[in-house]
Amino acid sequence: ASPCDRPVPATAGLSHDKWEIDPAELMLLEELGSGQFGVVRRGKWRGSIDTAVKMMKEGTMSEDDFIEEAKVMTKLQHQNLVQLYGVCSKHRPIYIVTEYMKHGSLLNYLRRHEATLDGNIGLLLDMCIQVCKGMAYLERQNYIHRDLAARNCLVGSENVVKVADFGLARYVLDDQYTSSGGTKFPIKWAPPEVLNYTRFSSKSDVWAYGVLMWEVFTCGKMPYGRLKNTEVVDRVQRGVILERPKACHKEIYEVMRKCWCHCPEDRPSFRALKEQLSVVSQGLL
Ligand SMILES: CNC(=O)Nc1cc(-c2cccc(-n3cnc4cc(C(C)(C)C)ccc4c3=O)c2C)cn(C)c1=O
Repeated sequence: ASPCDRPVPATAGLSHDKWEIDPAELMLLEELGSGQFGVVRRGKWRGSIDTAVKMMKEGTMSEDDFIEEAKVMTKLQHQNLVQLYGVCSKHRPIYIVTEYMKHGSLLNYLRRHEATLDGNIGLLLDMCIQVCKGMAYLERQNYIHRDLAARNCLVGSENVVKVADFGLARYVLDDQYTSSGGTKFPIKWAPPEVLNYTRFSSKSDVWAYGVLMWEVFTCGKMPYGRLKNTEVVDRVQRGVILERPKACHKEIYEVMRKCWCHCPEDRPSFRALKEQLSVVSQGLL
């Protein structure tokens, strides 16, 4: 669809940068939680548009670099990406204003609804396909997520699933998160080339997507259970992969396994994954 029919807020009154939002037009409501950058609250923009507002805690983000990147990010528009509406960057802390998703993170949704979701292969597969569509769009835009996982996807009404916080990992200042030896580095979602050389690509996003599929089909279990990061690194280097979840058909597990090929070039693209998963989905009907 053309950009003009997207709900991206028009240019703020004062500045002429369409990614700049006037804070006077934001009404901050309840706290939704806190993430890598601090507190996030629900907000109303111009009295009617539901938003989530990240209030960037000082020292958590390289702000100037991010504000520059925000111009690019507001242009990334897809029905399976959480839309960045804009930023309030004329004051501190800066605000990052995005679309609001009423059911919160996919990981919590899977855990809370395990009873109704478990065994509903069609619905679990549909959630995976929605994430794949959002990621295939980012792949086409040569945009790497760098921290794809169920915790970084969000659920809206009618089981809509969208990918959130794509590309933001580049602006985190906490080196416990950014360095692969850090306690917060997402080791369990990282392929060998990221563990060894922090070499991110759309194919490292594909590896993470395979782990996300495993999270979905286990209704939110922790990959590799309670194994320590060092033990997971050892297994991944040796080619040991996650076992097939009981609720997962062999043909769906085959797709996951392809995402975990040791060599990035042997992994399918998100475009190919989308084709393969829709064939499997039709086979289920
Ligand atoms: C009930 N509905 C809701 O709660 N909806 C929503 C909750 C959040 C929310 C709330 C608190 C914290 C975070 N959060 C979590 N992880 C993050 C991870 C990163 C990286 C860089 C580590 C990837 C960056 C920011 C965050 C972040 O802001 C989010 C996304 C965001 N949105 C858009 C909602 O619709």
